[in-house]
Formats: sequence, C-alpha cells, structure tokens
Amino acid sequence: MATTFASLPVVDIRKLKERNVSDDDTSSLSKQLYDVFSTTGFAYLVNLPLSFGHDEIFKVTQEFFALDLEEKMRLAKKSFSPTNTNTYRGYFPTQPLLDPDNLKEGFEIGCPDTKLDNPSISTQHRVKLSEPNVWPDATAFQMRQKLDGIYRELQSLAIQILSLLAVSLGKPSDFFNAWMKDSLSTLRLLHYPRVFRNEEIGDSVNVDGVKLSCTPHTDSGILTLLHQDATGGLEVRDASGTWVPAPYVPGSIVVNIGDLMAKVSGERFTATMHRVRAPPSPPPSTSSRESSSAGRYSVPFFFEPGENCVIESVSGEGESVVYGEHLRMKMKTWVEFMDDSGSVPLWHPTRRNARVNQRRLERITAFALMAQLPQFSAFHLALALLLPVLASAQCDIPPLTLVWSNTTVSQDGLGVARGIELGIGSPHQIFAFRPATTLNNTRINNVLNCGSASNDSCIGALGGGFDPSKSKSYSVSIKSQWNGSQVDAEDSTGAYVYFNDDVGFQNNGHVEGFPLVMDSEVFGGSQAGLPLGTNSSFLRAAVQGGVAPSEVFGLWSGSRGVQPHDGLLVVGGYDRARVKPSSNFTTFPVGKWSLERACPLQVTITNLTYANLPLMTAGSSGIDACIEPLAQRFVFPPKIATMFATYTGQNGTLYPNKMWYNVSNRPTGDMSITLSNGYTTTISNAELFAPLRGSDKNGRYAITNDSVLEAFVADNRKANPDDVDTALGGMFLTFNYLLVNYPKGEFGLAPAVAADAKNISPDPTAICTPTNRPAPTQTPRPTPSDSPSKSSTNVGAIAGGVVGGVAGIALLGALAFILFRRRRKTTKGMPSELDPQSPVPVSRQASELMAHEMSYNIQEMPTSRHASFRKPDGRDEIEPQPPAYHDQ
Ligand SMILES: O=C(O)CCC(=O)C(=O)O
Ligand SMILES: [Fe+2]
Repeated sequence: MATTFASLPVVDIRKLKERNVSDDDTSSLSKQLYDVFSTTGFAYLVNLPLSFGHDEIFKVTQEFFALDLEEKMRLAKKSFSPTNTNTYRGYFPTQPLLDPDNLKEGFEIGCPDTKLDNPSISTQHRVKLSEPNVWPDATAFQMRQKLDGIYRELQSLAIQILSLLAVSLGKPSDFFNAWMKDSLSTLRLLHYPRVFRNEEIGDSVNVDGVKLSCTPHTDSGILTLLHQDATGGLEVRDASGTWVPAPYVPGSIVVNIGDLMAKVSGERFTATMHRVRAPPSPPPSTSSRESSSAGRYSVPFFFEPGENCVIESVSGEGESVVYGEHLRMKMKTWVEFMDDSGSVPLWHPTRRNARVNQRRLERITAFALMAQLPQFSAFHLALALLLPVLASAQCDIPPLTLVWSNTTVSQDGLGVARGIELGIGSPHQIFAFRPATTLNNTRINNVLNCGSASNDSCIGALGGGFDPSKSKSYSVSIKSQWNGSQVDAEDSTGAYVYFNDDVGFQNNGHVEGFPLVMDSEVFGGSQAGLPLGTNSSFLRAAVQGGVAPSEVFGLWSGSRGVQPHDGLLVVGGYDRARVKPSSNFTTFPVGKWSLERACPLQVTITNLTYANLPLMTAGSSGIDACIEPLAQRFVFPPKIATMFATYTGQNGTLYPNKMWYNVSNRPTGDMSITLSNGYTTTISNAELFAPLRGSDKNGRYAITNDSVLEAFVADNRKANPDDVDTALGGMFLTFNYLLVNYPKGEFGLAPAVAADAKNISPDPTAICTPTNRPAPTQTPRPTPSDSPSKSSTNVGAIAGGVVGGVAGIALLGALAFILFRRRRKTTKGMPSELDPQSPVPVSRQASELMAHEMSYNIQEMPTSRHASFRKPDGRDEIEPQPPAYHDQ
C-alpha cells in the first residue's frame, strides 16, 4: 500500500558486491526491498556494486551533451530527422514547442551487443525496438566503451535486484530470468536545460506554481535505476498527494518500480508518481550561451524485458502481455516517438478544408526544421520564451460543440434517448451517446440485440442500434489493425466487432474511417458511451480529423429537472458561458485510482450532507468517487444511500432499486458535497428529485407519472459488497463545469451556471494545446490523401530548401506575428488554473495518463482484487437500469 513519507528510504546493498550472496543476506535484502516497494515505491540505494562513480557517469553525460547540435542531430531518431535510419535508439532534442514542461534532450542506448542482423528485429513496425545503438563520430566522442560498460553494470545490478524481488514475492530467485533474453533495457542520458523566465509572457507553471522539466508520471516498465546530479529537482508523490523532494544523496542512486512490475506483483509493489522541477533560471546577467550549457543532468536506466518476452503476473492469473506489444502501445503517448501502429489513421477531415490542416502542418514543419538548424542553439532559449505563444497558434480550428439533448434514435422516430447525437454510417444512423469518462472506444449497440429495428424501448435505452447492412461506408476491421484505442475492456472478450465508418458530428462536419466497436449479437447491447477517457479514440479522431483544435474538453450536462435544458460538450475548449462568472477552476490531477473501475477523473469526497445532515460517518477518511456522466445519478455505497433514503422518507418497499416519493411528500433538502481539496458544491433539491419518466403508451419517452418523484441517488450495492464504484454522475455536472486537460494531466471543476441560465447562449472558447498523440511537430502526419512516405518526402524537401539564418530570421518574424495575434486573442482570458497552452506531460517512461492504460492491463491480468471489467452478465455499466438512461 502506498504511504505518506517525508523522505525516501535508504537501502544499503553492499552485500550485493559479494560473489555469493548468503541466504540470510538475500532474505534480509529482499524483505527490505519488499517493504520499500510496497510502500513508497522509491528508495535510495547506497554502497553500490558498481565500478564507476557518480562523477564519471556525469562526466560522460556532459561530454555527450556538449557536442554540437548538428552532431547530436545526426544521431536523432528518425521521427526527428527523417533521413536517419535509427528509429528507437539515439538522440532526441528538446521539444520546446510541443512540450515546454518536459524540456529535456536525451540520448538513449540499448544493449551494446545488439547487432544489425539481430534476428529478433521485427521488420513489420516502423520503430524497431531491437535495433543497434548509434554513436557520435569516435573523434568527437570517445566515451562509447565507457557507456557500454555502464550499461552492462546497471543491467547486472537490475538483474540482481529482480532476483531479490522474485524471492520477496515468494518465487525462486531465477523467476524473472526469462526477461533477460534480448532485454530491451535502455540507458538514457538526460539534460534538462535551464529555463528562462519571462514575466510578461508568463511561464507555463504547474497548478501549484511550480515550473517543471518533467511532468508527473509513473515509469511504464519494470524497474528504474536513476543517477542524478546534485542540482536537485526530483520529487516523488506520496499517498497524500504531497510532493516529497528526493535530492541527490551522495553515493546513492534512486530505484523505483514501474507500472508493469506493479501489475506483475499483483499490485503489491507500487509505481509511484514522480516529477522533476525545472533547474533554476540563470541569473539575469548570464548570457544565453553560458546558461544554455548548464542545467540538470540525470541518467535513468530502465530495465526492460525482451521484445518477445511474455510477461505475466506472479500469481499466474490473468492474461499475459508480450513486452514489445506493451511497449509499442505505451510509446504512442511518448512525445519522443511517432505512432508506431504501422497503420495510417483512417479518419479524414471533412469539416474544415484541407488548407487549414496544411497550414498547421507547414507551421509545425517550420519549427521541426528549426530544431535541426545548426544555429538552433543560438535562439533556442529565445524560442522557449515564446512557447506559449506558439502553442496557441494552433487555434485556427474553432472548438467542436456537441449538444447533449433528447435525441430520436429509432427509425420510426419513437425511441428517444438523452445524449450527444452522432450519426454513424452512410447514410447516418442516429445515436445518442452519453459522455463516458471511463471509456476510450466508441462502442455502440448492434441493432440485432434489440430483435428488431422497431423495438423502441430497447433502442432508446441503448442510445441507438446500428445496422451495418444499411451503411455504404461500413468497413469491418480486425482488432490488431483497427485504429481505435486498443485498451478498453471489450478488447479481451472477443465478443465485439471492430469497424470503421463515417461519423457525423451534428452540424460540424464528419470524419471518415472513424473507429467504432459494436457488440456482437451474442452479448446483448450496451448503452452507447462517448469515450472521453485518457486514451479516447473519439478525442483523437476529432483532433486528427481536423474538427477540433485540441483534445481538451469542457462538459456541462445540462439540466434534467422539470424544465430540462440541453447540455454541451466542447472539444478543444470549454463553454465560458456555463462557468459561473468570476469563478476559477479548481484543479485536480488525472491520476491513479483506487476504484474498481478505472477512472481518470477520480476525486475524494470528504464531506457529504443532505439537508445539513451528515451522510458520512464522522472521522471517515473520505470516499473515492468517479466523475462519470455515463451514470446519471449519484451512486453511493449502501450505507450512504440507505441513510439518504431514511432522511428523505422514501418508500422502503422499492429500496434499494428505486427511491420514489409521492409528489405531495417531496423531500425538501439539498445535498452538499465537499471534495478533498475543499471544493464544495450544492445539488439543489429541484434537480435531485424529478418526476418519473419512461416510455408512454405510444412508446415515446415522457413523464409517465407526475405524482411520483424519483431521487437521483442510487445504491452501488453489487453481488460482491466489496465492489463499490461510487460515482458522481451526470447530475453532478449540472452544477459543476468540467474541464479536462489530459495532455496536462489535470482536470478542473468550477461552479456551473446551472438550470437558471437557459437563456444564456454558449460561448465556446478554444483551448489550444499540442496533443499528446503521435508527435506531428517532428514529422507531420500525412494529409488524408498522402501516403506516409509522401509526407516524409515533403519534410525532406522543405528541409533541403530552407537553410540557415534566412530561415531563422523568417521564423523569428513569424514568432513576433504570432505573439501579436495571441495578445489580441487573449483579451478574453482563459480559465486561470488550467493553462490553455498545455504542455504534453509524457515522458518516455509512462505518464500519469498511462496509468489509465495500465489499469486496463489490470483487466488483462486480473488479480483477485480486480474483477474483470466485463461481468459475467456481459454488462458492466455503473448504472445498470436502462430506462433511467434516457430522459428529458
Ligand atoms: O531526471 C530525473 O531525475 C527523473 C527522470 C525520469 O523520471 C524519467 O525519465 O522517467
Ligand atoms: Fe520517471
């Protein structure tokens, strides 16, 4: 269990220097490591069995980064230098435009023994994980052998630690030996340059005012051994959310557990969030040349299994994962790498004309080029100053607005569901999607599940029914080649159909080849959920298809009281008109979750009252809850729901399935919810209790009984009383505006202008941010008609044509122009705490976002605690009561 801590524990590993470690020492060390990895997840190791010292490793590191940028760019991965052949190993430059909060350059090497003719180099992927290392010219850099030696020693140390971990988990010491074969371990030299501050333009600082050089993340793999210099800046998050400094302790290295190892251990080990503060800015008098040579250096060594290695949990339960596949999936969110799916995304923009996209590509290309110019370093820091400006320049696509309303979803016009309307297929078949923050794929109901296309109550309840035989553009796919997010729970069941089809976004154009997943008729239908999870294929398609400027989204669920009001989803921004005037967004980290169901928008309720009466027991440490509009209601643990039922005098015979009240006995209290950081909201009585709705005698959805009221509080009791998914459902978002910025690892809540603001028109306001998706700033994505090779040729051609200072001057001119534009644009201001120019929080080793993916891997490798996402009855909705899903 993760704990709070004031500093990292220290483990003395001097015994590992001995040729044969005694059984007693093995047992004592494995116990100590078990203790630290099951609590802090991080430790200092001292008395290291390494032949090289701290000074030596940093001497080599500084020597590497002191090379000319030109020399380093010769080693750049293909995604940065299209004419290079190395795809995985090598250099990556800082990405100030794409990633100002991860401002670092790096050089990565793999196993020194990897040869060009390595038979395990897979050829079917663009990124070749098992490729050999690349090196600077031997005359310029004579440290190759030194680094090879450092690699080998760190690999041996990692292997020793792994054997201790095997013992600590009750396994033989050689239990993980298979991981060593063709190990993909990575030694990464890192340089975090100093960052200039500029009051006028404003730094992109974190919520707590901290400027970061590496945003909060967990490492994705097995085990990390980190050498850091004496600059300081590494911070580790404890269980209470406090960032605990982990400065350099002389003679130590830092060790920490990665996500995959946490899974392998059955979550006994913890992968702890960490971040790096930006090195202090240089004093004002320092010239840019002097200061650019300083900064922070660190050298993480990531222990990684072989590409073909099958990883499974120590309990042997659950599904296994092939490491190479796991890595490729993770890599899609690492900014240093291009998408390695090998497949060109199928979605095509049709809302805006291709010219807009072309303009974006050109601009992006220009900056990618700038990174490659020899004189880059001369204005590198100047560029860093202007980053927020540049990022906002992607705003030429307005935000995508999608109304959340009652929608007719059956062909005869009788099946009605409340949701966000999307049309699927050619011609469009209408669906009403309920926003789902715990989903990543757009999954819809197969009309066969409802028996017939005129089964209105079934089709209405499931938000629509798709008939593939009626779509001219339907194109079935196989999972491995499909371009959706291959992380949702349905992936493991085989009971789904993966396909692509045209999707229309209300009046905002449409996207071809949109990835969809449909229930096969075997399993029965599921409510259509609009995926707004951290790896949402919907958000990605909207941005890459050119219909939204960024993946940031704002959501207001509208009101479903007696006089309902439509809600609005804004992709690439938020609706300023729905945020209560002069209120700020309170931010929360997108992070790990403790709920059974993976939930990126998890909060902790610390106080809950109804009519000022306590619903939580005194002294309770809080209840974790998921902001998930897929559930309409507040879904509470049985104790709380029962107390609510008692306070409101509901009809006991129906409880726990329903909480109904005679309209003449309308309860009068409001509900108040306080979250762990003090954010408090009141849910008014007028919304909390609403007239009963359902299908009327004509099959239409309507108020069916105006003498009965229903409370929007449900009991989350399940067959297993430990399965508690507390949800702040759609109604929570009637009173609170939700703004989600996954690339930044944050979401925000602000008091919403609720039902009383019917007459206020939406004011969609763009928030432009680089996406965390495959990095277009390095190699532009193909335009719809381009093949991937054609697009890289374009880059090459432009690179050849633009040379030296002329380009530099032109680009600086462009910067000034964009700066001017931005100043004009920003007069409206942005939500104060969610930085509109969000950086990309992804380091090579997973990010906080990836914790979400990893959590799906929990489904793939279930442990006793984490039940399968898909329940035996085939459905796992938070709110398994279909009629309640559609309302007015
Ligand atoms: O530079 C550091 O101290 C930490 C780097 C890190 O966490 C990473 O690269 O994953
Ligand atoms: Fe890390």
